[in-house]
Amino acid sequence: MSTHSVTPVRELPFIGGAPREPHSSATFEAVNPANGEILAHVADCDAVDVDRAVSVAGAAQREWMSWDAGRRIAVLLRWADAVEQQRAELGETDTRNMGRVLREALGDGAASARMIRYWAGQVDRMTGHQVPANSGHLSYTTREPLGVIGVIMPWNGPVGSFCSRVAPAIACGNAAVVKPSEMSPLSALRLAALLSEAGAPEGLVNVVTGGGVTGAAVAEHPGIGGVTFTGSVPTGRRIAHAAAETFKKTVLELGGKSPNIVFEDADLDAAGRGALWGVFNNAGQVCVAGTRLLVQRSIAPEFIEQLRRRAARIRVGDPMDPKTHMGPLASQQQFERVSNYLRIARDEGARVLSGGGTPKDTHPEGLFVEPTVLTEVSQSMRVAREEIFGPILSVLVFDDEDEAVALANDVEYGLSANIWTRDLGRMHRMAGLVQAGTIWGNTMRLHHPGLWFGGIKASGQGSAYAEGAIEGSTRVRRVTIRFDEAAPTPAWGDLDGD
Ligand SMILES: NC(=O)C1=CN([C@@H]2O[C@H](COP(=O)(O)OP(=O)(O)OC[C@H]3O[C@@H](n4cnc5c(N)ncnc54)[C@H](O)[C@@H]3O)[C@@H](O)[C@H]2O)C=CC1
Ligand SMILES: NCCCC(=O)O
Repeated sequence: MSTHSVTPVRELPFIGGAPREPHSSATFEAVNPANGEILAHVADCDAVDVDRAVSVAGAAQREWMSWDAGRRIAVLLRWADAVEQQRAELGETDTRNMGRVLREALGDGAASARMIRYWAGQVDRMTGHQVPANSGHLSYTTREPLGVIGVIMPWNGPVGSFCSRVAPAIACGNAAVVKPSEMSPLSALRLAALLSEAGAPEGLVNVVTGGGVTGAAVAEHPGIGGVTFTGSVPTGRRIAHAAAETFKKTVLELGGKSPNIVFEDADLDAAGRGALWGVFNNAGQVCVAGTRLLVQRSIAPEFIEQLRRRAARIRVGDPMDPKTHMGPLASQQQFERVSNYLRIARDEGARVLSGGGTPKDTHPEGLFVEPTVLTEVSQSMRVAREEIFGPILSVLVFDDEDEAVALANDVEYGLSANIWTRDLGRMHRMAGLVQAGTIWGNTMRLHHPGLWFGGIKASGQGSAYAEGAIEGSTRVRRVTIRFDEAAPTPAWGDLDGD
C-alpha cells in the first residue's frame, strides 16, 4: 500500500483562468480508492456556477476566434508540451484519485500530448467548400465553431478524457465548460490551469466540479452549443433529452459489452494475452473492455487453461507500485456494483474459474476485486449481457461463424468488437456482420485522434475523434453572392411602370 499521505486540500472550480470561490458552499470528498485516504474537499458547483462559467467562456471564445490560426496553434502546442512535461504529476493525481496503476497513468500524459498536437494541426483546416451551382454567383460554405462546448466526463481515464475532448473543441474554435466526474475530478483542474499558463484567453476552458446536478446544468444551459459526453447509457439518454430542448449537438460515447471472438486458426498466444489485458487493464473500467470472450469450441479447453494460468499471475495491489498490473476500483459505488455482479454470476450458475474475491484481508481499506474469469456462462445470464465495468470476464463457446455473429450481436450495445483469426476472408466477413462502431482485427484498443471512434445501438452516437469531433464541435453555413450583374435575380418583373 502507498505510504504517501496528504492533508486534504480545498479544490475550487476553475473559472475565467483561475480557481474561483463558488456560489455553492457544498463540497464532496475526493478519496484514494487504494487506501481510503481523503485527498481533497471539492466544490459541488450549482447552476449559478455553471452559468458563470458559460458566461466567461462565451467572452473567451470570441477573443480566441479573433486570433490568427498561428497564434491558436502555438497555444495548443505549448499546452501539449506542458502536459507531457507534467505527466508524472498528472499521472500520480489520477492514480491517487481513481486507482489507475501509475505505469499506465504516466502513459496517458504522453498520449494526451500527442493527441493535442494532432488537433493543433487541424486548427487551420476547418474549411468549407465552394459549389459551382449557379452561373454569375459564388456559393460557398463556411465551418464555424458552436461557441461553448459542454464536456461531461467519466472517471475511468481522467487525463485522456479531458484532453481528447477539450483539444478538438478548442481546435475547432470553441470554448469549453468541463464537468469532470465527481469520482476523479482533480487532474481536470490541473489540465485547465496548464492551458491557461500556455496562453489561452482567460476562461477558454473552465472546470465546474460536481455530480449529476452540475452535469445536468451543463446539458441544459442555453448558452452551450454542443455537449460531448462519455459515460453510462441511462445518463447519456438524459443528456440527449436535455440537449434536445435547446437543439444542442451531442456526441455520446456510452457503455459497451464488447465481444472478443477467438477462432481456432488465430494466433492463440497473442489472442490470450490480448484477452486478459483487454478486460483487466484499469481493473476492467474501460468502455471497450472485451468483457465477453467468445471462443471456438475446438480450442476452448486449451485456450481457457491458458487464460487461467496467466490470470493467476496478474499482480493486484498498490497502484503506485510499478510492478502492479491492476489497482482498485475507482469508488465505493463501483466496488459495490462489481461485487454485486460477482454474486449474480454465482447465483446464475456461472463457474468461477479464477479470482472471484474482494481481498479485504490483504487490502482492508482498498476497493480491490480479483481478476475474475467466469466459465459455463450462457447468453441469457446478466453477466453476459450487462456492462459491469470491473475485472470480470465471461467466457462463452461457439461452433461456427454464424453462431459467433449471433452471440456477438445479441446485446443492446455496439461499441467495439475484437476478432482473432488468420483467415482474412473470415475476418472481413465478421467485420461486416458484427454490430460494433469499431472492429479490431488481431489487435485491440488501438486509437488515433484521426480515426473514427464511436458506438452504434445503445453505445452512443457520433465520434469524439476524427471527423466526428469536428462535426460535433462546428456548424456549417452557406453564402451565395451574385457577382455578375447580367445574372438574373429572382423577383417579380412586372412591378415597374404604369
Ligand atoms: N462507457 C464508459 O466509458 C463509461 C461507462 N460508465 C458506466 O456507468 C456506470 C455508472 O458510472 P457513473 O460514473 O455513475 O456514470 P454516469 O454516466 O452516471 O456519469 C458519468 C458523468 O455524467 C455525469 N452525470 C450524471 N448524471 C447526469 C445528468 N443527469 N446530467 C448530466 N451529467 C450527469 C456524472 O457526474 C459524470 O460526470 C458504470 O458502472 C459503467 O457501467 C461509467 C463511466 C464511463
Ligand atoms: N475513449 C476511448 C478510450 C477507450 C480505451 O481506453 O481504449
